[in-house]
Amino acid sequence: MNAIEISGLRKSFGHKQVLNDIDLTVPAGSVCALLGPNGAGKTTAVHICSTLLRPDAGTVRINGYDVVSQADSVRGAIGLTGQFAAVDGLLTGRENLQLMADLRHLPRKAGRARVEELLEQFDLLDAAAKPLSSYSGGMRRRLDLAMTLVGGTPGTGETSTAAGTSVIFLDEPTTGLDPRSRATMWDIVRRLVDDGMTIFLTTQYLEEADQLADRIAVLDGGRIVAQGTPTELKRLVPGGQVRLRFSDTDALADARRALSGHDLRAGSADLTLTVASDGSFGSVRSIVDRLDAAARVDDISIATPNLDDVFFALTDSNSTVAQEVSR
Ligand SMILES: Nc1ncnc2c1ncn2[C@@H]1O[C@H](COP(=O)(O)OP(=O)(O)OP(=O)(O)O)[C@@H](O)[C@H]1O
Repeated sequence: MNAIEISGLRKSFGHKQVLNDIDLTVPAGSVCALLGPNGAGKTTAVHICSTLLRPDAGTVRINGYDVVSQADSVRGAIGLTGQFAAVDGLLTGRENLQLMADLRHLPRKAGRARVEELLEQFDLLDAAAKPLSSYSGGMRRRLDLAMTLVGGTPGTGETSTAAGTSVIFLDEPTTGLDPRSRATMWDIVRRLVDDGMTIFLTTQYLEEADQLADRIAVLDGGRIVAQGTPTELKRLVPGGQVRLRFSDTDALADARRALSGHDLRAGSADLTLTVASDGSFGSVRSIVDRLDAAARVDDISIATPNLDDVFFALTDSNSTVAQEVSR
């Protein structure tokens, strides 16, 4: 079953068309990352999916519910981070969560149990009695995500029943966080997926999409310009390289001669050379064989395209990959 089904979605602000005929499906229990440059329309898409904005055309269904005609059912099924930015800084983390449990009309005892469970799940027990104003950015982000889940039924697995939150929208969940806080957030996201949640996240960190997402959709100029698994997207971009480093210019010149006929480029540092290669064993061996007798190599490394390469290739209108994909 699909948790999110977006079909023919369009949205303009004034004369500016922000989303232009978007189709996207996200299977239940998976993680989809929406990537795009600044202003691509990621937040707009998230706001439409979470009923905060109305689409101009097209349909969006969450767990089968239409975001326009069945908005209340959609709201009951989703969590959206970022919406509790105005939580009370004088209250403690525990009190903020308790406030949310009261707002959601959880019975007193069940509410308390849920709050403690979330504090533990989100690594906030030590800070639970401290005022929110003393929290770091990472702790605030975790509390924010915990607050979206207060309404769910306690106990792992049950949070993903139709009665509770089962689809979570994370709009740039780790922007501005240090690497350790980011890794903690990634662990939390993985645990939520293990519990059966569907995650739709926007991010400007390609590594985050690579780490977390089952599928990635790249949004550019109002359209989805490519989508697939991280591996499928990386295959769109040629550009594997064997990088060679030499101890002196003679060795470098010898290597250039030995590898004539290969696609060679000067490396980023002096005395380095990159050779185009698909990274396969055969390709690397042919390079090594040619160098073996001809030149002394100090260091060799193999680099395959990463998501950064894909992203830049797809969102640069001059790139041949972008032109081929949009055809
Ligand atoms: N309420 C609004 N009124 C007018 N224009 C808007 C409104 N909301 C967004 N926009 C415009 O729509 C475009 C897409 O904005 P959006 O915030 O969805 O992009 P984004 O991909 O999330 O960008 P970022 O990565 O910078 O957060 C931008 O050009 C923005 O200025």
